[in-house]
Amino acid sequence: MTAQKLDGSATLKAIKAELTERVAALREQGVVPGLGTVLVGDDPGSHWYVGAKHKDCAEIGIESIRVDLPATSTQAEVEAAIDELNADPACTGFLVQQPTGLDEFALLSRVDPDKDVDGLHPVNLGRLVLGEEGSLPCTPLGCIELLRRHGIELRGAEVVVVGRGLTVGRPMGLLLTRRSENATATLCHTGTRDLAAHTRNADVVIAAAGVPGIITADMVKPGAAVLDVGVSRVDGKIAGDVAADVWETAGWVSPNPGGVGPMTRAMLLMNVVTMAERSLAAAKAAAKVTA
Ligand SMILES: Nc1nc2c(c(=O)[nH]1)N[C@@H](CN(C=O)c1ccc(C(=O)N[C@@H](CCC(=O)O)C(=O)O)cc1)CN2
Repeated sequence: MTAQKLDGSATLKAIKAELTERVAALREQGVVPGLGTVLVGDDPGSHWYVGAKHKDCAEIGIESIRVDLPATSTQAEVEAAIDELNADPACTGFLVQQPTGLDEFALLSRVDPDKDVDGLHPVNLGRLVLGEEGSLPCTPLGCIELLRRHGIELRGAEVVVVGRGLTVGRPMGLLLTRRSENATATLCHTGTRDLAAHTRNADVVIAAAGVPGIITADMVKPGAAVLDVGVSRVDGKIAGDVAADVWETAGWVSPNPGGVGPMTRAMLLMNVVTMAERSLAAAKAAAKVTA
């Protein structure tokens, strides 16, 4: 048996078509969504990701504001760029591409939470813990959307997340256990005594450890869905966390590339549009009160 593909590239395309209509509706009401990015340094991967994000935006009618800073930039210089985007009305949402090599917590905390399209500002992570409305982290959200759009039920499912990083693992557990998802989430990490005992019991495995091939066929329940989030580079090529033999045991696997990466971009676009819609609704409500 060969697993079916959880196709992130095709899903990104479908989401872009849906968002194109929502952006057009916003523009008709005088709101032009604009995505800002702050990129520090010369890392080729980061340049590719930021380039792809702006290309996606152009395809669906979102404006771009790209701020590229040299690798020699100081914390204060990057913070000044963030302050400018916070104050720029043409920028409805922005992100600081990681890694920067600087104090990322300080940079993230400086972004206006209502412009935080990455959903990583402490206020937005706090809103997620409290179950309040806010922007949500793109990669975990993309994993859930990828499963949903392929008809994989999360309600009541045993989901094992491998990795406890701040951008994927930790928020993933919080998203999965919201009432709207109602999954049972187990967060495994380097301190987990018997990783295979957990993954073998899972209906869904989300591998975000950043260790090439850490999930092998013998660790997966036949028919399970396996999402490969890890991105490592081996001999210049992307190497995910999921070994090739998993395709023979699992029911569904997300390829890497072509799986969760494009979904991260899709959810970024979704966040930009949703946040612009929310601020339009808030402006309309405020106008009604003062009328
Ligand atoms: N501020 C942020 N920085 C980083 C994030 C993030 O969500 N916010 N995540 C990653 C990088 N990332 C988004 O920025 C990202 C990763 C992968 C892809 C993608 O589409 N990948 C392609 C393959 C690309 C290639 O060939 O190199 C795929 O998987 O098919 C998009 C965005 C770290 N930084």
